[in-house]
Amino acid sequence: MKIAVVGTGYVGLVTGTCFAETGNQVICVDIDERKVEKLNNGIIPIYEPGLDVLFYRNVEEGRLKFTTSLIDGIKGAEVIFLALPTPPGEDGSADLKYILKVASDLGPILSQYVVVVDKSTVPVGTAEKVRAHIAEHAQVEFDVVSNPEFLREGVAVEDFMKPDRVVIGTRSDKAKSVMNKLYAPLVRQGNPVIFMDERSAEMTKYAANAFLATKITFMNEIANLCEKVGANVDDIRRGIGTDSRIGKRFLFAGIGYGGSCFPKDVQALAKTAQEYHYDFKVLESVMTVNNLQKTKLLPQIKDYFGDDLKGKTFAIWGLAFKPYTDDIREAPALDNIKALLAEGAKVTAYDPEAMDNVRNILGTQINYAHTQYAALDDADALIIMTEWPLFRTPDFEKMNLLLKNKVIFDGRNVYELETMAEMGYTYYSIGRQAVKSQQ
Ligand SMILES: NC(=O)C1=CN([C@@H]2O[C@H](COP(=O)(O)OP(=O)(O)OC[C@H]3O[C@@H](n4cnc5c(N)ncnc54)[C@H](O)[C@@H]3O)[C@@H](O)[C@H]2O)C=CC1
Ligand SMILES: O=C(O)[C@H]1O[C@H](OP(=O)(O)OP(=O)(O)OC[C@H]2O[C@@H](n3ccc(=O)[nH]c3=O)[C@H](O)[C@@H]2O)[C@H](O)[C@@H](O)[C@@H]1O
Repeated sequence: MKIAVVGTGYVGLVTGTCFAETGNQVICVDIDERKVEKLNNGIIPIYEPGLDVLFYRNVEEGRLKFTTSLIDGIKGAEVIFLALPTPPGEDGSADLKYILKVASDLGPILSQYVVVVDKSTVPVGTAEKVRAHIAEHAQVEFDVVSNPEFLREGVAVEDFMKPDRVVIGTRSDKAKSVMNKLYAPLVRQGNPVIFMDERSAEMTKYAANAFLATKITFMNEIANLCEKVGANVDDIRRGIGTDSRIGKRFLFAGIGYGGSCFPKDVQALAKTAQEYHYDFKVLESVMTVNNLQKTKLLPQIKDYFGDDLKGKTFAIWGLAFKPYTDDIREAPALDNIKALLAEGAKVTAYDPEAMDNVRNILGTQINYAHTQYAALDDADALIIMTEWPLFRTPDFEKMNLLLKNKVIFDGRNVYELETMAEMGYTYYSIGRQAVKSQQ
């Protein structure tokens, strides 16, 4: 099948590459000339494990191409994916200007029946708006389908190639059969393609992200209570996660959810509720709790060092909003760095992938270390913000020589309390009792 993907960001690039891998002829379109030039020169602009192998194979075999020209990109395409940004507008609702601009541009240049697919996360009613914008100048028949994407950064290729489910919102039989044919190679595992109307598909995406954000936030509140009552949130997680009605995943307490999607999508769903005069109380609480959770370690740091952090140096391990990505959008590490700098403290940070992105934002306000150990040199304490596997089993002997104090503040519960106590560390984590060692 011939496919065009408009918007070659995270989702567009993964969508295009994976559909090329299943034998389709794919052209990705982006207005960012530098990005397209990079892609045409074989440079992948994002860090995503496993994407490179598929990308190079499909580029080499001529199934995956890139262009800045919408009219060239969509020529002969049976399906056009819109994988465009939907950032929060000033009032928190999803800003549809990118999607609707492309929809308007598409109208006059369509030359045969095509299925236009909303891959972006868009509020209820967007498919109708996209249809109206295209229809204004279209001379041919077309369908607009809502096909939200559920991939996670860091495991995006696996999520796309072996989806738990594919949600397709359309009432057109013609579009249904095109989408069925396209997804057939990806749902061989027996996982379902779920058809519904466009509005329900749009809502399904927000419900999924908001539910997962709520699940995490619930555990973060349980963690906060555990600290007060003397319980261990990791035991609670194991204790409830084994109940198949609850499930083991997305129960890890920490310093809050971040990333380019949960924060924006929870906010956008809350905005939709407001527009429809529905008081969605749970969502409002999720947002409030998550904002507080992000800088939860600060009082613990002050508990140890006292209120005055001026001149103290903190080593930070992990900047990305989660492991296996260089993405720092809404990363809790940034909130913590800003809070520490505001207190007059100094920060030396290390992350395996995200340092360039942080450097672009914070510049020389913090120091950047070449290795996790270099970050510890002369630091007063270590703070863990992202649970990269590299940080799980470090050389504690080496750490002891570098750190001024044997004290760790862990926002991701990377270490066992017993291990920390045995090694004589003072160790603060989330939802567990602090280990306070005499040094
Ligand atoms: N990043 C993720 O993990 C996931 C994102 N989503 C959703 O997918 C959508 C896209 O997200 P990302 O890929 O992260 O965005 P992104 O910001 O990484 O990429 C969007 C791309 O669209 C391009 N673009 C903007 N206007 C354009 C135009 N007129 N013509 C052609 N290209 C244009 C930009 O240059 C950029 O390369 C959002 O709605 C997001 O919520 C859904 C699931 C996962
Ligand atoms: O709409 C999107 O863009 C995507 O958003 C999330 O994917 P992603 O943002 O890549 O990352 P997640 O793995 O979901 O993690 C999000 C945040 O929650 C945090 N988290 C996750 C799980 C957990 O148990 N605890 C926890 O604090 C992570 O540290 C991270 O900050 C969803 O998981 C995807 O299904 C969805 O497609």
